[in-house]
Amino acid sequence: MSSQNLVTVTPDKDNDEIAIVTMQRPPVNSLNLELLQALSKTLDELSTSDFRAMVLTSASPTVFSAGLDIMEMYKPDLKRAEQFWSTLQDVWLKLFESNLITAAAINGHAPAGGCLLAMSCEYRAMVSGKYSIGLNETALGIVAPRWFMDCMLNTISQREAEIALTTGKLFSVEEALKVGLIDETAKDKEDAINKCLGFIEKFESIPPLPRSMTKQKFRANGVQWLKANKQADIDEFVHFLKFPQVQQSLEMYIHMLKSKQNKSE
Ligand SMILES: CCCCC/C=C\C/C=C\CC/C=C/CC(=O)SCCNC(=O)CCNC(=O)[C@H](O)C(C)(C)COP(=O)(O)OP(=O)(O)OC[C@H]1O[C@@H](n2cnc3c(N)ncnc32)[C@H](O)[C@@H]1OP(=O)(O)O
Repeated sequence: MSSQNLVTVTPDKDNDEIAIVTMQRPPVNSLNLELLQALSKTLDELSTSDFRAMVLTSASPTVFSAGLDIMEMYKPDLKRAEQFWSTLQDVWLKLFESNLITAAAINGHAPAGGCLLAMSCEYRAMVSGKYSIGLNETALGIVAPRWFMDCMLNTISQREAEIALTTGKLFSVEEALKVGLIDETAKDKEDAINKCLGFIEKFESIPPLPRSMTKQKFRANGVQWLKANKQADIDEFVHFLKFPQVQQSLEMYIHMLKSKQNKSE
């Protein structure tokens, strides 16, 4: 699939000021460099368009996004790994600070980087079912970057975030609702999108500029560190990838993901 098709933007059928932004990188929307570049370009285009709001969702029937593509980290080309991490940083900053009203219709699993994308939006509706959402990095033997943590702190309480991050917790839909990681549950993707549209409607009579400036002021603390430390953060990521133990863990994790599939066949 060409990178142009990895993300589609369609106006909502009843309101052409609202963009439905759909990630479609089968099977699980894992965030590789090309999907991140497509998201980054989309966010740039939306920022200068007539759209005033966006709903982020996925074309997969069961996965919102499986997070970062493990293959970008396993035996990486280091130049590409730098570009990968830098693009992830850009996507996060553009989405987290977007002038648009942003909502996520989470129509399936959203671990790690998938959870980051959802948390970067202002509102989350998640389809009920046996899905999970959370920053599970410690359970994988890695540490979530500081800005992933800051993003979670913008969503749930410091105490809930500390426990979730240290335990690498993947929340069920009900648990996520209880702690405020999601705002509402939905019966299916259409219902999740409708709930996002309901959230967006709240701003009908609010002038866009003071709205987005207020949002950005609220979010300024979270982005400050990354803006001041972008290159150091990239260097740390690339340095981490060079450790033989990290590569060994990745190999085992990839093996586990593949054998999980074989078992269910
Ligand atoms: C793990 C150690 C990482 C070490 C990193 C090193 C340095 C990094 C330093 C800092 C970075 C920290 C930030 C990390 C954030 C992240 O996002 S890491 C990624 C975390 N994501 C996950 O752990 C999710 C893994 N996937 C799943 O749990 C399940 O796939 C799912 C999302 C719940 C869906 O399940 P389902 O049953 O529907 O699908 P399958 O599991 O059968 O998967 C289908 C297919 O897709 C492949 N795949 C799944 N997830 C990923 C992924 N994240 N990257 C790449 N590929 C993925 C899976 O292997 C199957 O492939 P196939 O067998 O070839 O069909």
